[in-house]
Amino acid sequence: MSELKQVVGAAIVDDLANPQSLLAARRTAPEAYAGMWEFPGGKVEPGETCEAALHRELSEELGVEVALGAEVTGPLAQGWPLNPKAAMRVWLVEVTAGEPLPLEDHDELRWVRLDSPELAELPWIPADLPIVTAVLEAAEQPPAG
Ligand SMILES: Nc1nc2c([nH]c(=O)n2[C@H]2C[C@H](O)[C@@H](COP(=O)(O)OP(=O)(O)OP(=O)(O)O)O2)c(=O)[nH]1
Repeated sequence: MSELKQVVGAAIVDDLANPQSLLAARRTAPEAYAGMWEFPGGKVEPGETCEAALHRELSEELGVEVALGAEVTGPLAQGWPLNPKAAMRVWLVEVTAGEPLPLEDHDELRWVRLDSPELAELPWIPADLPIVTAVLEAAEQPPAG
């Protein structure tokens, strides 16, 4: 049994305490995913924790510092299945410093209201669709504590 490649992704919301909008990002590569919308993030490097990888990826890709909120847990210990080789853990995230910019891997970032039909209508990477649904459910729950 081989382990799945671990990917991490951020459901960046405007306010962890009262989320109204989600930041969707449009990928530029590879060709199979170009033009599709996703959760910013990427692969965890050897020796790195998932949380550290998420901070690193968001700094590299968007130029922001963030605070992690609750994890949007998926059906696997490794999170949400993406394809036969990879799974993604996803956290609700809030920007604490900087303004998100499409510095790497994306050509557009868009704040989309959680109650807008536009959210489900974006051409998400198909594997992300159940995650979008779970993010909507998680955003309706008051944060613990
Ligand atoms: N970041 C991200 N990747 C996703 C999502 N959905 C999905 O299927 N994937 C896939 C695409 C890629 O095969 C893989 C993540 O790879 P990546 O290209 O973002 O990782 P990375 O930034 O570390 O890039 P690299 O080291 O390969 O250059 O997961 C998503 O919502 N966000």
